[in-house]
Amino acid sequence: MSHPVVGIVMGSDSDWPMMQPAAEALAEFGIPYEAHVVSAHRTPRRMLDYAEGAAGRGLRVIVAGAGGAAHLPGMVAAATPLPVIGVPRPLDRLDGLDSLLSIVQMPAGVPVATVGIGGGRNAGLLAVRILAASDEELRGRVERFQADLADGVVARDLTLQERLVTDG
Ligand SMILES: Nc1c(C(=O)O)ncn1[C@@H]1O[C@H](COP(=O)(O)O)[C@@H](O)[C@H]1O
Repeated sequence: MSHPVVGIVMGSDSDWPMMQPAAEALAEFGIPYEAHVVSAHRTPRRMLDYAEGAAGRGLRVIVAGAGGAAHLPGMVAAATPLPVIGVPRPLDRLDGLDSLLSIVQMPAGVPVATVGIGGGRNAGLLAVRILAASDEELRGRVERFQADLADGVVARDLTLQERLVTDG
């Protein structure tokens, strides 16, 4: 695999099922990525080392997912100049509202682009769009992806119309 340009980090390996769709979205667009467990709470020095070294290692976007007291995305954003996308994980208690609020309401000056609760796939797609802003070829592929999405909606509408006729 060529040099990773997106860093996926998560507070625990138990977050991987939520973050895997981000990795899959990146893979769909052929974007090289890396994925690591890095916790602000459990491994604060490792988290700082990762965030401080990320840009120098060639990463251009970081996707950070965590649950509960989800301080990882904000702390990573505090220690890197790279754009950080936060993914709130729904845990059994509070359904992810705690994760969302821990990530989304950052103090001015330290932005985290927060996707919806459990929104790993959208986080990956947003990372693709950030890279595509300065890459015309990739932007073309994002446009084709959007056109395919739209075609899918039209096809589903056709199916619905046929069912309505059949069901009378
Ligand atoms: N929110 C954080 C941070 C952090 O923000 O630094 N580190 C771990 N965690 C979260 O704890 C949850 C439970 O973790 P375990 O499954 O390991 O007990 C995970 O969702 C993780 O992201």
